[in-house]
Amino acid sequence: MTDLTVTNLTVKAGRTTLVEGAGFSLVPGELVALLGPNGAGKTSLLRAALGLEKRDAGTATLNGDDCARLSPMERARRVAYLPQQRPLAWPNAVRDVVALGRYAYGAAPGRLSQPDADAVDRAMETCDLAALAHRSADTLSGGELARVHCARAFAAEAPLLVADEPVAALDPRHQFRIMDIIQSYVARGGGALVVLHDISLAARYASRLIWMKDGCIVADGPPTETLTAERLAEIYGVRARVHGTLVHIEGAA
Ligand SMILES: Nc1ncnc2c1ncn2[C@@H]1O[C@H](COP(=O)(O)OP(=O)(O)OP(=O)(O)O)[C@@H](O)[C@H]1O
Repeated sequence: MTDLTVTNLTVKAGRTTLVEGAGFSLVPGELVALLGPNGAGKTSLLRAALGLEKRDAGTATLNGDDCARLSPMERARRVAYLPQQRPLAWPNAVRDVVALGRYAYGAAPGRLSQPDADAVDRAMETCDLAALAHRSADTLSGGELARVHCARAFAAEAPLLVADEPVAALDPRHQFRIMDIIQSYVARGGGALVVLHDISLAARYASRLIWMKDGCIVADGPPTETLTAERLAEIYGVRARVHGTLVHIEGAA
């Protein structure tokens, strides 16, 4: 079983500490939301955890292997990463864009092996893209493009998914749609770590919430244990009412 395990991770940029002493794990079968205000260090934590940026202390392993030492292809076979900064769109057919996700297996659009083609088809089906297969990706709406990005990540058929704000700028229906797709990936045995800014959405879908503030993880546990009005005040500086996993934010504290 693939696991991403991070211990005591510290990331600095010059003299500024972006992440300090962070630890968490991700295993298949769980959908974990990473929460925290803008600038809390979520992206820095994820990138260093995956070995995409240097760390200044701590360890980060995938299946026991140091993430920083994995080749890009080896890493891509173990974890699919959907970055926050995504290309706006490519002027290529949707299916070819999804096929980019087979990079982990050395594939390129236009020369897909049968297993590659099958994996692309499965990812397209999961993300409901069959009708758009031949459309140029730069003609899609934001919601459609978000599904293409997801399908590209899923095409690698990696056991873990790390997605940095996959529902940013989507309307509520499309947010649910993307989260449903991620949830079905988890139900099929994947493990997902997803950065979200919508606390209600996180509480609705995630089995665990990791809360971050000022570069530190301040709580990690199920919504029923970690989602409280006090925590929302501490982390986001807002007044809120919490009933189970329902959240009503009343305003700034
Ligand atoms: N290379 C860098 N040099 C200096 N500061 C940096 C660098 N990279 C990130 N930062 C700063 O570190 C802090 C954390 O950034 P990061 O992108 O990790 O936060 P985030 O929690 O993902 O934020 P958001 O929710 O807005 O995406 C921010 O204040 C950012 O400006």
